[in-house]
Order: sequence, then C-alpha cells, then structure tokens
Amino acid sequence: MAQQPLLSLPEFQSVSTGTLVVKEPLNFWAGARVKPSNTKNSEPVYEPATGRVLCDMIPCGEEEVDQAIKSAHSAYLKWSQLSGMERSRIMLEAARIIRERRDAIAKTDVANNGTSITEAKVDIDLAWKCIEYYAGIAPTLSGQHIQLPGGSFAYTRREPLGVCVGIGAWNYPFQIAAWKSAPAIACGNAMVFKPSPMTPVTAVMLAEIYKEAGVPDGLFNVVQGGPETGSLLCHHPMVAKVSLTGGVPTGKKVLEMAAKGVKQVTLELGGKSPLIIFNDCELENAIKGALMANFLTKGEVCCNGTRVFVQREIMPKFLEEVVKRTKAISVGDPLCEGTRMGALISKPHMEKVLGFIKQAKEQGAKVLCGGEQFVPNDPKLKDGYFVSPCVLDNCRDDMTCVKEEIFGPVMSVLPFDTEEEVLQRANNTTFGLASGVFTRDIARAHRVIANLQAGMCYINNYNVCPVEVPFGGYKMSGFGKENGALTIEYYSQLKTVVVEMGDVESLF
Ligand SMILES: NC(=O)C1=CN([C@@H]2O[C@H](COP(=O)(O)OP(=O)(O)OC[C@H]3O[C@@H](n4cnc5c(N)ncnc54)[C@H](O)[C@@H]3O)[C@@H](O)[C@H]2O)C=CC1
Ligand SMILES: C[N+](C)(C)CCCC(=O)O
Repeated sequence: MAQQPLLSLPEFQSVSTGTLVVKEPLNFWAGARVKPSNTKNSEPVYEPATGRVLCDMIPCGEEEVDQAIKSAHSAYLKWSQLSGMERSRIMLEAARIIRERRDAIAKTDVANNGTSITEAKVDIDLAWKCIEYYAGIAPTLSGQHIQLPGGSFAYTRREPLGVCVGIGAWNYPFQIAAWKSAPAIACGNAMVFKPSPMTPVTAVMLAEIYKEAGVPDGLFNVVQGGPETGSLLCHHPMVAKVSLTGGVPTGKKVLEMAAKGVKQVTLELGGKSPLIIFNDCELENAIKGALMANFLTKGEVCCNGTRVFVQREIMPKFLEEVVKRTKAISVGDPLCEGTRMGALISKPHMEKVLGFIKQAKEQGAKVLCGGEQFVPNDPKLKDGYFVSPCVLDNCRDDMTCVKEEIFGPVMSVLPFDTEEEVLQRANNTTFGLASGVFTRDIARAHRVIANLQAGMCYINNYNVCPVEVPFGGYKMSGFGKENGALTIEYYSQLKTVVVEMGDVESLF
C-alpha cells in the first residue's frame, strides 16, 4: 500500500508543543520512504522545547547508502535529459506545494529544532523561494558558440555533475535541504541528502513534495545518520560532489575524503563575524541590526555577527538600548506566535553555551543581561533547553567568548576608537563568513567592507539573506557559494566541443 505523505498525517497537520511523535520511516529513496534495515545504532531525537523524545534517528549503513546513491544515479540519467524548461516546470510545482503547506512544515521544523514559529515560517519561505529562483534559472542554462578560422567553430555545453551529496546542520533543517537541492536539480543533477542526526524529520517532507511535483523516483533522496553515514556518502565512488553545512572540523574531514576521489566540494562552515558600529551611524538601525545579528534562531546561525565592535563615544547609549531590548525578548514555547526566542537544539549544546558564558565571566567579561538557563512557567516546558539572551560587556579580543563560535544567544560587545584599529581587530580571526558595518559615511562604509576578510557583508543591515545573492565564506569558513546565479558553477561543469569544418591538417 502506498504510504501517505507525512504532511497529510493528522499528527503533522496539528503539531503543538509536546504532542508530536514520529514513527514513520525517515529515509527516502527510489521514490518512497524506506524503513531502516538495522535499528541497533538508533539515537533518540529530542524536542528542544520539552526535552521529550520526538523520534529515533536510525543511521543508514553501507548497503542503504549504496541503494540511495544508485537510485539517485538512475534518476540522474533521466532528469539530465530533460530540457531546462521541463525541469523548471516541476520545480515550480514543488515550490508551490511548499508555499501551500508552509505552516505545517514550519511547525514540524519547530518541534525538531526549537526555533520560534515566526522565524520558522520565514525559513520555509526562503526554502520555496530558493527552489522558485533556480526554477527560473534552469531554462537559461546554456553554452557559448565560438567562431574559429575557416568556418570551424567550438561550442560549450553546461552539463550536470551527476550524483551530488548534501550534508546538513541542525539549525535550518528544511531550508538547508532546499538550498542544496534546488541549484543541484536545476542543473540536472540528482541528490542524496543527509540531515543532521539531531533534526531528521523534515527533509523527508521535501523528498515527498519533490515526488508529488513530478521529479523521477530517486532524484532527491534522504539517508539518516551521523558522521559514519556521512563518510560513507563522501567515499562512495558514484558521488561527484559534496556540499556540507557544518563546523570547521567536519569541513576538513569532508575535504580530505573528497580529495581521495577528486570530488568537488562546497563548504559552508562556522564563523565569528564582526559587526562594526561607528559613531556616525543611525543608532536605532544599528541597535536593531545588532539584535538581528545575534539573536536570530537563538543565536544558532553561522553568519551571526557575534563580535559587536562599537565606537567608544556611543557605547553607553548603545548598551543601554541593546540591554533594554534584549531583556524584552520573550523566551518560551516556540509554537506560540508571541514568542521571539525558542529553545536551543539540545541539552549538551545548552550546557556548552552556558559554559562559554561562565568562562567569559571568569576571564573578566560582565554579563549585562541574560546568560542563564531559563525555565518557563508552563509545566510542559520545564525540561526544555532555554537560555535567556545574553549581552557581554568588558570583552577583550583574547577572551574565549570573542574568539570561538558559541552558536547561542550571546552578544560580545567590544569598544574601539579608530577605523584602522577596528579593521585589524575584526580581521584577526581564522573565520571569514560574514561581517557588517553601520555608518552614515558612504565612503567609509565601502572602504571598510573592501578591507574586511569575509564572504557575506552588510552595510547598514545584518542577516538578510535573499536567495538571489550568493552566500558563502572566506578563510576557514569555507568556499563555494549557495544561492544566487553563481552557484550554478558549483553544480555543473563545462564541456568544450571543437568542430572542424575543413580537412584535418596532420603533421604526420
Ligand atoms: N556556513 C553555514 O552556512 C553554516 C554553518 N554552520 C556550522 O555548523 C556547525 C553546527 O552544526 P553541527 O550540525 O553541530 O555541525 P557538524 O559539523 O557536527 O555536523 C554537520 C553535518 O555534518 C555531518 N558530519 C559530521 N561528521 C562527519 C564526517 N566525518 N563525515 C561526513 N559528515 C559528517 C553531521 O552528521 C551533520 O549532518 C557550526 O559550526 C556552524 O557554524 C551551521 C549552519 C550554517
Ligand atoms: C537563515 N539565515 C538566512 C539567517 C541564515 C542562513 C545561513 C545558515 O544556514 O546559518
């Protein structure tokens, strides 16, 4: 009997905090959900807001990974023969379905990763917009014609790579799956996607939606698992490319594994991005920017601007306002519309974040607000992983909280005096994902940005990521881009064809 898509099941239609239990298989290949073959290494998956077990994550082994990749390969052979227009039509239908079921998908993401529903809806919007954007690009993919002497010519063909692997982090479970698969399939590739073992639930919904929209069976597949499953994917000889969103240590491993098979790699890794606020800024916007740069998705965002450099003169006013507004952030049930900050991803992660704050205090930082575990009044949330958003003052560049990625709701504020000084300090990091500057001086804005070593830069805003613009890091934050027209380069290859119209001139 055909399985019902997850999104049509009553428990997914009416998700509320503390109720969802996921029993259905979360693997998907050859056009259907696939039951795990071996449950022995299963790991519990928690609902961050309640600490309750949501489901079990059962990792795929060698045989299952092989099946998923073979199914992707057979879909690739069919899909890559379609015209861009034909692929586009199916992708537009997938985008439409996501838009239609946005709220149910968002709620399920929330149950799995604890982000507030208000943000989660925007995350799903960025998923369907990305698919819609690449659907628009698919029909435009083309080569060049180059005239050669004597009527001969050459032409280029833009061709897909084959089977691409996507490996996701837990902060944007559905969105990452969409951001990786959309450019891949627009170019004619197939994908096997492995979500983070902490957020296994919604990627399979995307697989079901693509199927419903009309992609060939096997075009987008989901295998569950952690590092072992990820490394099986990276090593598989039928895989042409790996795109990872994750931490720097994982990025290094993926790169090493891919090197063995000379596979292409895109790495979206961590960051410790600077946000520079000059005296002459529009302070109200700079304050809003600093909040958006630090507290989105409970601070679990790779491109967050967590080193906030504020020019000394405006520091008192800046701190007063930022602290007032940080204290006003409503932390609690992520599925309540009024909530602005939900729960961190896991108990160990919450403890890690609290550990960073403790260490910051020991190293001389001053907590101006938050930074503690928060227990909401609602009894069902008493075991959730909530942390009150934190602003740290008296920070120095050599402190751990200023050097390392915390991935939690913690803003470190640092005073500076001159442009030259702040640029040197802002760049003094091995990361290079993002950066931002707030100033009314347009010459300074562009000069500062030109000198910042980061891939994703903002002038007078922060953390907006429209799908039309390329996103990706410098330095150890990775390479390759997601989103934007440029990403086509990372999911396709160019074939050059030389056509002789005369006789062969042989030297022999
Ligand atoms: N630049 C970007 O776009 C983003 C970067 N990140 C980064 O991700 C990190 C947090 O996410 P986590 O899931 O904890 O990161 P992680 O690096 O532990 O895991 C990321 C993914 O890689 C897989 N993985 C782990 N070891 C592997 C191996 N040896 N071979 C193949 N796959 C492996 C994991 O199972 C997971 O699916 C942070 O450092 C953050 O900055 C997160 C979101 C966006
Ligand atoms: C969702 N957004 C645009 C705020 C951040 C995307 C980068 C990431 O995956 O962390």
